[in-house]
Amino acid sequence: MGCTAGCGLSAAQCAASPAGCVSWSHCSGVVMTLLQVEHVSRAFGSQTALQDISFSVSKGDSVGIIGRSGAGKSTLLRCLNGLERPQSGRILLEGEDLATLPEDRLVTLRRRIGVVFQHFNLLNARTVAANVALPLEIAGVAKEQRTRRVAELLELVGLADHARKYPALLSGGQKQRVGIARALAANPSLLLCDEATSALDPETTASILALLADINRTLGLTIVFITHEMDVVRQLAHHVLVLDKGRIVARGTPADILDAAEPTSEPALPAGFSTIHTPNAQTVLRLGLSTQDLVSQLLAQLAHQHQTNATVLATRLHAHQSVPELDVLVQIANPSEESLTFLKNASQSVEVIGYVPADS
Ligand SMILES: Nc1ncnc2c1ncn2[C@@H]1O[C@H](COP(=O)(O)OP(=O)(O)OP(=O)(O)O)[C@@H](O)[C@H]1O
Repeated sequence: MGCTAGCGLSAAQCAASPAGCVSWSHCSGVVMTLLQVEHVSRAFGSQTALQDISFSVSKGDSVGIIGRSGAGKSTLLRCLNGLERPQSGRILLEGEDLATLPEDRLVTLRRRIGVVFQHFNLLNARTVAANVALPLEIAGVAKEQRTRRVAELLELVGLADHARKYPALLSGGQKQRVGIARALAANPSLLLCDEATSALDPETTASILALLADINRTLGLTIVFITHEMDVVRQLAHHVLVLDKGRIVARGTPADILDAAEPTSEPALPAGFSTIHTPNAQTVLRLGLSTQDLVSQLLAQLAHQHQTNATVLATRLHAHQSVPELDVLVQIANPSEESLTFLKNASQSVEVIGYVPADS
């Protein structure tokens, strides 16, 4: 019998696997959590970057973090890497809290985290092999062992013949392969990828994603990545978190998050709809929201704080600027300036699209 969570192993193998079941839910009670993020918040002055972020990542998982610009993705990744300390909350990597660990122990813990950067961050004065060897030199690994490990890693990323070249002679894709080999050098338990394919053309992107997926599958290495490209999520993620204004607003599998956001037909407009305002007509607004969960919350606040009742006419999910967004058409009688300002602050977008007779 196969693992009911779909991790690809039989139930017995899954139960015996040292990495545990790699599915979000588990079939055998042996899911091993690698990373546990609990109620993390971070602000810069009055600017909130992360607010009450909680999630966990199982060993062997691949988690994509998406969200529009300014949503908090980079801040979250920096917190996961121990470069940024949250003001509250815990970030447990294999049980040790990155948020509160003293600096000297943090440096050691960070060796368990490999990072792949958007712009590769290679040292141009070092050869490919010397770039990959750098984390091992810093960790004090003996030369002979370093040489062996670098050869192994270059083989893994398909650059065995390029060891003595300098970065300037490499293509973008090859540079990123060096970046990946370097990130893997110290045998990390977690690989963080910061827009790893954003600087690459589509063909090279596909080959780098295939390499990362292979590393995730064959080495069982846990990957957390941020991206603004939905294709990257589809190809690499087992699970997705959607951030908006520093909060997690949706989470699930790529199918849960993205397929629901495929364009469908425009929501049907109500009977009697017109773009011309007539006496006693009610206003039809299109609200852009990041998730369905916000609809009832928002309309309850509108009624409570502004004594304004809104009727939902239609909703439609679509992918807007690479992030799933929900269009909600609502009908409101005489919205006040204050209620419109409230909706503008609480939504991604607000647009008056027309009017309907009061009795429709
Ligand atoms: N060092 C900082 N000082 C002040 N504000 C910051 C700092 N870092 C991030 N912020 C603010 O925190 C919020 C989240 O920023 P962050 O860079 O994490 O978002 P992001 O989702 O990664 O955006 P992008 O996709 O554009 O990189 C933004 O409003 C940003 O202006």
